[in-house]
Amino acid sequence: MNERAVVDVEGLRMRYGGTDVLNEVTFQVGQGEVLALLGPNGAGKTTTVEILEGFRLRSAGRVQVLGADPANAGEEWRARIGVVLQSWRDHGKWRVRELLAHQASFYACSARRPWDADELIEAVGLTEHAGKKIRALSGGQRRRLDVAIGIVGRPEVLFLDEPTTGFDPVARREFHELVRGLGVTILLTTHDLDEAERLADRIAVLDRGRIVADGTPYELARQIAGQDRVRWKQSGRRLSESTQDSTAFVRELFATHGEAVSELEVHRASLEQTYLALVHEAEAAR
Ligand SMILES: Nc1ncnc2c1ncn2[C@@H]1O[C@H](COP(=O)(O)OP(=O)(O)OP(=O)(O)O)[C@@H](O)[C@H]1O
Repeated sequence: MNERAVVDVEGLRMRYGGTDVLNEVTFQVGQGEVLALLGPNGAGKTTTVEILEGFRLRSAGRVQVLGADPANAGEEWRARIGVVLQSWRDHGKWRVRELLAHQASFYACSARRPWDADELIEAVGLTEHAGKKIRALSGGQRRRLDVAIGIVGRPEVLFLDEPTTGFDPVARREFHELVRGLGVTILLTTHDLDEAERLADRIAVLDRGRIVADGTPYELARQIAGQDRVRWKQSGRRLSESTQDSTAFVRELFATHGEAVSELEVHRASLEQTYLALVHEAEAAR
Protein backbone atom coordinates (compact mmCIF):
# COMPACT_ATOMS: atom_id res chain seq x y z
CA MET A 1 0.00 0.00 0.00
CA ASN A 2 1.11 3.57 -0.65
CA GLU A 3 1.71 5.34 2.69
CA ARG A 4 1.19 8.85 1.26
CA ALA A 5 -2.01 8.22 -0.70
CA VAL A 6 -5.20 9.63 0.84
CA VAL A 7 -7.23 6.95 -0.95
CA ASP A 8 -5.49 3.64 -1.55
CA VAL A 9 -7.32 0.76 -3.20
CA GLU A 10 -5.68 -2.54 -4.05
CA GLY A 11 -7.27 -5.65 -5.57
CA LEU A 12 -10.80 -4.52 -4.67
CA ARG A 13 -13.55 -7.01 -5.47
CA MET A 14 -17.28 -6.76 -5.06
CA ARG A 15 -19.53 -9.72 -5.76
CA TYR A 16 -23.33 -9.75 -5.82
CA GLY A 17 -24.64 -13.30 -5.95
CA GLY A 18 -22.44 -15.01 -8.51
CA THR A 19 -21.43 -11.83 -10.35
CA ASP A 20 -18.28 -9.81 -9.82
CA VAL A 21 -19.17 -6.14 -10.32
CA LEU A 22 -15.66 -5.01 -9.23
CA ASN A 23 -12.68 -7.07 -10.21
CA GLU A 24 -9.13 -6.39 -8.94
CA VAL A 25 -9.68 -2.64 -8.87
CA THR A 26 -6.46 -0.84 -7.92
CA PHE A 27 -5.88 2.92 -7.82
CA GLN A 28 -4.67 5.69 -5.55
CA VAL A 29 -5.57 9.33 -4.97
CA GLY A 30 -2.72 11.48 -3.65
CA GLN A 31 -2.93 14.37 -1.18
CA GLY A 32 -4.76 17.32 -2.77
CA GLU A 33 -5.37 15.44 -6.01
CA VAL A 34 -8.71 15.36 -7.88
CA LEU A 35 -9.41 11.98 -9.48
CA ALA A 36 -12.37 11.54 -11.82
CA LEU A 37 -13.72 8.03 -12.08
CA LEU A 38 -15.38 7.59 -15.48
CA GLY A 39 -17.16 4.63 -16.99
CA PRO A 40 -20.33 3.44 -18.72
CA ASN A 41 -23.57 2.87 -16.80
CA GLY A 42 -23.22 -0.11 -14.49
CA ALA A 43 -19.37 -0.07 -14.61
CA GLY A 44 -19.14 -0.01 -10.80
CA LYS A 45 -18.38 3.65 -10.01
CA THR A 46 -21.02 4.15 -7.32
CA THR A 47 -20.22 0.77 -5.79
CA THR A 48 -16.54 1.78 -5.55
CA VAL A 49 -17.35 5.17 -4.02
CA GLU A 50 -19.78 3.68 -1.51
CA ILE A 51 -17.17 1.16 -0.38
CA LEU A 52 -14.69 4.01 0.15
CA GLU A 53 -17.30 5.97 2.12
CA GLY A 54 -17.89 2.94 4.36
CA PHE A 55 -21.50 2.52 3.18
CA ARG A 56 -20.94 -0.89 1.54
CA LEU A 57 -18.84 -3.84 2.62
CA ARG A 58 -16.47 -5.17 -0.03
CA SER A 59 -16.04 -8.84 -0.89
CA ALA A 60 -12.21 -8.72 -1.01
CA GLY A 61 -9.18 -6.47 -1.43
CA ARG A 62 -7.52 -3.73 0.61
CA VAL A 63 -8.94 -0.26 1.00
CA GLN A 64 -7.58 2.67 3.00
CA VAL A 65 -9.00 6.18 3.21
CA LEU A 66 -7.01 8.65 5.32
CA GLY A 67 -5.05 5.66 6.64
CA ALA A 68 -8.10 3.74 7.90
CA ASP A 69 -10.22 0.91 6.56
CA PRO A 70 -13.69 2.42 5.86
CA ALA A 71 -15.30 -0.91 6.80
CA ASN A 72 -14.48 -0.36 10.47
CA ALA A 73 -13.39 3.28 10.85
CA GLY A 74 -14.99 5.32 13.63
CA GLU A 75 -16.75 8.65 14.04
CA GLU A 76 -13.50 10.63 14.16
CA TRP A 77 -12.60 9.31 10.70
CA ARG A 78 -16.12 10.03 9.40
CA ALA A 79 -15.77 13.67 10.49
CA ARG A 80 -12.70 13.96 8.22
CA ILE A 81 -14.48 12.78 5.07
CA GLY A 82 -17.16 14.60 3.07
CA VAL A 83 -19.85 12.83 1.12
CA VAL A 84 -22.23 14.40 -1.33
CA LEU A 85 -25.28 12.17 -1.23
CA GLN A 86 -28.09 12.21 -3.76
CA SER A 87 -30.49 14.77 -2.21
CA TRP A 88 -31.72 15.13 1.34
CA ARG A 89 -35.34 14.30 0.59
CA ASP A 90 -36.13 13.24 4.16
CA HIS A 91 -35.45 16.78 5.37
CA GLY A 92 -38.03 18.51 3.14
CA LYS A 93 -39.54 20.45 6.04
CA TRP A 94 -36.20 21.87 7.19
CA ARG A 95 -35.08 25.26 6.01
CA VAL A 96 -31.72 25.61 4.23
CA ARG A 97 -29.93 27.68 6.91
CA GLU A 98 -31.42 25.58 9.70
CA LEU A 99 -30.25 22.27 8.20
CA LEU A 100 -26.73 23.56 7.49
CA ALA A 101 -26.36 25.05 10.99
CA HIS A 102 -27.56 21.72 12.40
CA GLN A 103 -25.09 19.76 10.27
CA ALA A 104 -22.28 22.15 11.28
CA SER A 105 -23.06 21.53 14.97
CA PHE A 106 -21.94 17.89 14.55
CA TYR A 107 -18.43 19.17 13.88
CA ALA A 108 -18.30 21.61 16.80
CA CYS A 109 -15.77 19.43 18.68
CA SER A 110 -13.73 18.56 15.60
CA ALA A 111 -10.18 19.91 15.19
CA ARG A 112 -11.27 21.63 11.96
CA ARG A 113 -13.71 24.47 12.48
CA PRO A 114 -16.84 23.82 10.37
CA TRP A 115 -18.07 26.36 7.82
CA ASP A 116 -20.24 29.17 9.16
CA ALA A 117 -23.73 28.38 7.76
CA ASP A 118 -24.22 31.78 6.08
CA GLU A 119 -20.73 31.83 4.54
CA LEU A 120 -21.30 28.37 3.14
CA ILE A 121 -24.75 29.29 1.83
CA GLU A 122 -23.13 32.18 -0.01
CA ALA A 123 -20.30 29.98 -1.34
CA VAL A 124 -22.78 27.57 -2.93
CA GLY A 125 -24.98 30.40 -4.23
CA LEU A 126 -28.04 29.81 -2.07
CA THR A 127 -28.18 33.12 -0.18
CA GLU A 128 -31.57 34.15 -1.55
CA HIS A 129 -32.98 30.72 -0.72
CA ALA A 130 -31.51 30.43 2.80
CA GLY A 131 -34.92 30.75 4.50
CA LYS A 132 -36.73 28.36 2.15
CA LYS A 133 -37.91 24.91 3.05
CA ILE A 134 -35.86 22.24 1.29
CA ARG A 135 -38.87 20.79 -0.48
CA ALA A 136 -39.41 24.21 -2.11
CA LEU A 137 -35.97 24.19 -3.78
CA SER A 138 -35.50 23.36 -7.46
CA GLY A 139 -33.48 20.28 -8.42
CA GLY A 140 -30.32 22.31 -9.07
CA GLN A 141 -30.71 24.34 -5.84
CA ARG A 142 -31.16 21.11 -3.90
CA ARG A 143 -27.98 19.73 -5.45
CA ARG A 144 -26.07 22.83 -4.29
CA LEU A 145 -27.40 22.13 -0.82
CA ASP A 146 -26.18 18.52 -1.11
CA VAL A 147 -22.72 19.87 -1.91
CA ALA A 148 -22.91 22.31 1.03
CA ILE A 149 -23.78 19.46 3.40
CA GLY A 150 -20.87 17.42 1.99
CA ILE A 151 -18.32 20.12 2.75
CA VAL A 152 -19.74 21.75 5.91
CA GLY A 153 -17.22 19.96 8.17
CA ARG A 154 -14.25 21.06 5.99
CA PRO A 155 -13.41 17.47 5.02
CA GLU A 156 -9.89 16.34 4.12
CA VAL A 157 -11.28 14.10 1.40
CA LEU A 158 -14.49 14.64 -0.52
CA PHE A 159 -16.52 12.08 -2.47
CA LEU A 160 -18.71 13.52 -5.21
CA ASP A 161 -20.98 11.08 -7.04
CA GLU A 162 -22.30 12.77 -10.21
CA PRO A 163 -22.44 16.13 -8.42
CA THR A 164 -23.77 18.38 -11.19
CA THR A 165 -26.61 16.26 -12.56
CA GLY A 166 -29.50 18.69 -13.05
CA PHE A 167 -27.37 21.86 -12.85
CA ASP A 168 -27.90 24.59 -15.43
CA PRO A 169 -24.70 25.70 -17.26
CA VAL A 170 -24.14 28.75 -15.00
CA ALA A 171 -24.63 26.70 -11.82
CA ARG A 172 -22.27 24.05 -13.20
CA ARG A 173 -19.57 26.63 -13.90
CA GLU A 174 -19.97 28.15 -10.40
CA PHE A 175 -19.84 24.69 -8.87
CA HIS A 176 -16.59 23.93 -10.72
CA GLU A 177 -15.06 27.14 -9.39
CA LEU A 178 -16.18 26.29 -5.86
CA VAL A 179 -14.75 22.77 -6.04
CA ARG A 180 -11.44 23.94 -7.54
CA GLY A 181 -11.09 26.46 -4.72
CA LEU A 182 -11.56 23.88 -1.95
CA GLY A 183 -8.02 22.49 -2.27
CA VAL A 184 -8.95 19.10 -0.80
CA THR A 185 -8.47 15.58 -2.10
CA ILE A 186 -11.48 14.67 -4.23
CA LEU A 187 -12.82 11.50 -5.83
CA LEU A 188 -15.44 12.41 -8.37
CA THR A 189 -17.67 10.29 -10.57
CA THR A 190 -19.27 11.90 -13.59
CA HIS A 191 -20.60 11.25 -17.07
CA ASP A 192 -19.76 14.83 -18.03
CA LEU A 193 -16.38 14.62 -19.78
CA ASP A 194 -16.03 18.39 -19.89
CA GLU A 195 -16.46 18.42 -16.11
CA ALA A 196 -13.83 15.68 -15.74
CA GLU A 197 -11.40 17.64 -17.90
CA ARG A 198 -11.97 20.87 -15.96
CA LEU A 199 -11.74 19.43 -12.47
CA ALA A 200 -9.57 16.34 -12.54
CA ASP A 201 -5.80 16.07 -12.26
CA ARG A 202 -6.13 12.43 -13.17
CA ILE A 203 -8.74 10.20 -14.75
CA ALA A 204 -9.42 6.52 -14.12
CA VAL A 205 -11.73 4.66 -16.49
CA LEU A 206 -13.73 1.77 -15.07
CA ASP A 207 -15.33 -0.66 -17.50
CA ARG A 208 -17.39 -3.64 -16.28
CA GLY A 209 -15.67 -3.60 -12.92
CA ARG A 210 -12.09 -3.24 -14.16
CA ILE A 211 -9.81 -0.21 -14.41
CA VAL A 212 -8.93 0.03 -18.11
CA ALA A 213 -6.99 3.32 -17.99
CA ASP A 214 -5.50 5.62 -15.35
CA GLY A 215 -3.58 8.82 -16.05
CA THR A 216 -3.78 12.52 -16.90
CA PRO A 217 -6.05 13.41 -19.85
CA TYR A 218 -2.82 13.97 -21.83
CA GLU A 219 -1.42 10.55 -20.89
CA LEU A 220 -4.71 8.85 -21.78
CA ALA A 221 -4.77 10.58 -25.16
CA ARG A 222 -1.22 9.29 -25.77
CA GLN A 223 -2.39 5.70 -25.22
CA ILE A 224 -4.57 6.07 -28.31
CA ALA A 225 -2.03 5.86 -31.15
CA GLY A 226 -1.56 8.63 -33.74
CA GLN A 227 -4.14 10.96 -32.30
CA ASP A 228 -2.35 14.32 -32.60
CA ARG A 229 -2.85 16.10 -35.91
CA VAL A 230 -0.50 18.93 -36.84
CA ARG A 231 -1.55 21.39 -39.57
CA TRP A 232 0.57 24.17 -40.99
CA LYS A 233 1.27 26.28 -44.04
CA GLN A 234 4.63 26.05 -45.79
CA SER A 235 5.69 27.98 -48.91
CA GLY A 236 2.03 28.68 -49.73
CA ARG A 237 0.90 25.03 -49.34
CA ARG A 238 -1.38 23.68 -46.59
CA LEU A 239 0.10 20.55 -45.01
CA SER A 240 -1.06 18.17 -42.32
CA GLU A 241 0.42 15.20 -40.51
CA SER A 242 -0.69 12.72 -37.81
CA THR A 243 1.89 12.10 -35.13
CA GLN A 244 2.24 10.35 -31.78
CA ASP A 245 4.50 13.09 -30.45
CA SER A 246 3.43 16.49 -31.69
CA THR A 247 6.00 18.36 -29.57
CA ALA A 248 8.91 16.49 -31.18
CA PHE A 249 7.32 16.83 -34.62
CA VAL A 250 6.89 20.61 -34.30
CA ARG A 251 10.43 21.01 -32.94
CA GLU A 252 11.78 19.15 -35.98
CA LEU A 253 9.51 21.08 -38.35
CA PHE A 254 10.89 24.43 -37.17
CA ALA A 255 14.48 23.14 -37.09
CA THR A 256 14.17 22.07 -40.74
CA HIS A 257 11.90 24.71 -42.27
CA GLY A 258 12.14 27.63 -39.84
CA GLU A 259 10.34 30.76 -41.04
CA ALA A 260 8.75 29.00 -44.02
CA VAL A 261 6.26 27.53 -41.50
CA SER A 262 3.14 29.54 -40.63
CA GLU A 263 -0.44 29.09 -39.37
CA LEU A 264 0.54 26.15 -37.14
CA GLU A 265 -2.24 24.24 -35.38
CA VAL A 266 -1.95 21.16 -33.14
CA HIS A 267 -5.11 19.15 -32.52
CA ARG A 268 -4.98 16.72 -29.65
CA ALA A 269 -7.67 14.06 -29.15
CA SER A 270 -10.45 15.41 -26.95
CA LEU A 271 -11.15 13.56 -23.72
CA GLU A 272 -14.40 12.43 -25.30
CA GLN A 273 -12.59 10.82 -28.27
CA THR A 274 -10.04 9.24 -25.94
CA TYR A 275 -12.71 7.94 -23.58
CA LEU A 276 -14.81 6.45 -26.38
CA ALA A 277 -11.73 4.78 -27.90
CA LEU A 278 -10.67 3.35 -24.51
CA VAL A 279 -14.12 1.91 -23.79
CA HIS A 280 -14.33 0.55 -27.34
CA GLU A 281 -10.88 -1.09 -26.96
CA ALA A 282 -11.89 -2.61 -23.61
CA GLU A 283 -15.10 -4.02 -25.11
CA ALA A 284 -13.22 -5.43 -28.13
CA ALA A 285 -10.66 -7.13 -25.86
CA ARG A 286 -13.39 -9.24 -24.19
N1 LIG B 1 -27.28 -4.06 -4.23
C1 LIG B 1 -26.98 -4.61 -5.40
N2 LIG B 1 -27.27 -5.90 -5.66
C2 LIG B 1 -26.95 -6.47 -6.84
N3 LIG B 1 -26.32 -5.83 -7.84
C3 LIG B 1 -26.02 -4.54 -7.64
C4 LIG B 1 -26.32 -3.86 -6.42
N4 LIG B 1 -25.88 -2.58 -6.52
C5 LIG B 1 -25.33 -2.47 -7.75
N5 LIG B 1 -25.41 -3.63 -8.42
C6 LIG B 1 -24.88 -3.90 -9.78
O1 LIG B 1 -23.51 -3.56 -9.78
C7 LIG B 1 -23.13 -3.00 -11.04
C8 LIG B 1 -22.43 -1.67 -10.81
O2 LIG B 1 -23.39 -0.71 -10.35
P1 LIG B 1 -22.97 0.79 -9.99
O3 LIG B 1 -24.19 1.47 -9.49
O4 LIG B 1 -21.78 0.78 -9.10
O5 LIG B 1 -22.56 1.34 -11.43
P2 LIG B 1 -22.21 2.83 -11.88
O6 LIG B 1 -20.92 2.75 -12.63
O7 LIG B 1 -22.26 3.75 -10.73
O8 LIG B 1 -23.41 3.10 -12.90
P3 LIG B 1 -24.16 4.48 -13.33
O9 LIG B 1 -23.21 5.21 -14.22
O10 LIG B 1 -25.33 3.94 -14.10
O11 LIG B 1 -24.55 5.22 -12.09
C9 LIG B 1 -24.39 -2.90 -11.87
O12 LIG B 1 -24.45 -3.99 -12.77
C10 LIG B 1 -25.50 -3.00 -10.84
O13 LIG B 1 -26.65 -3.60 -11.41
